[in-house]
Amino acid sequence: MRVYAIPLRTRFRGITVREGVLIEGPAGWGEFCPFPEYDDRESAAWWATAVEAAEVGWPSPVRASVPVNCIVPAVGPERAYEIAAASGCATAKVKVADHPDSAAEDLARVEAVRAAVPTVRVDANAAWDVDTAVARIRALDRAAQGLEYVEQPCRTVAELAAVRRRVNVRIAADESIRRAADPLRVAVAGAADVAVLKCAPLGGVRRALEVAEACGLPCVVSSALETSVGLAAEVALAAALPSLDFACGLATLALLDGDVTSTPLTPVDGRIAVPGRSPLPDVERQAPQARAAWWRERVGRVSGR
Ligand SMILES: O=C(O)CCC(=O)c1ccccc1C(=O)O
Ligand SMILES: [Mg+2]
Repeated sequence: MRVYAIPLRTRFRGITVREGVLIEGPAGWGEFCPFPEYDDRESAAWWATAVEAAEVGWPSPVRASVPVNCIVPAVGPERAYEIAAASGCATAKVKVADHPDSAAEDLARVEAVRAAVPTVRVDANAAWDVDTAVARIRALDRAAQGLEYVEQPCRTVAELAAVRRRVNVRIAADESIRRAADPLRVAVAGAADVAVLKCAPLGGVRRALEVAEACGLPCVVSSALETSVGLAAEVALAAALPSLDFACGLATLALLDGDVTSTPLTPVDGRIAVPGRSPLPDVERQAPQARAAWWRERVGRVSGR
């Protein structure tokens, strides 16, 4: 078991250093990296994902590469334009609602990104109430000359459904799936047009494929900010989905200052090639001793080892 620590290039969702654990088994390497605030119960699904990668591997792919969106953090418009223009991706996902007074900054960021790429989606990470969401989405839709979708505008399934009835922009559910006791409630409630799936919090590629089938919505696979080892599982999920109508949120290595492997899963011309198995962690990114001890204890509790 190895514990890694990699700084982020740009602060993302309050995180400045990404940490996690790599484990090896007969099928290859797996990654366990629940965010620090997740409790042991929620972290158990992340452990199952790492064990699946190490012990059994993944179902066969039905495609050889996966289209991805570039990710634009809460940066100024000039930097946002540069990130999108340099990415090689036709779709950009722009983080919005980073703080309560972000409305004007969000519009400027989205407008700048739209000048660089034809397709723009935004992610509000559950920041808005229903009325705020409706107003902001309408304005952002104009700034983007048509938003592809808005990801998790509000916190609850009922709020998502209310927003969805009032705007002409697709709603994508992320936190409502990956942090929910019942990931299928969004579809039943008519709360979303698109399901964002991450195999790490759902408990593996097979479990995520079951959620995809049961929810009956078009799916987008998105990363949980893993290294290339964990990202390989997310790519395997995107590669195994029967249909893939949207670009996936898997271009997140760009947010990390390095990787654990010399063969990273970086996109070329807006696509990530599907690897046969997870890449070998041949680059040393060892976490400081105290952090490594914290992770070993966490693995002990969550895995029952
Ligand atoms: O979807 C993407 O393009 C990037 C992944 C991403 O935004 C993300 C990464 C880690 C944790 C949460 C999220 C999120 O979608 O909110
Ligand atoms: Mg999201």
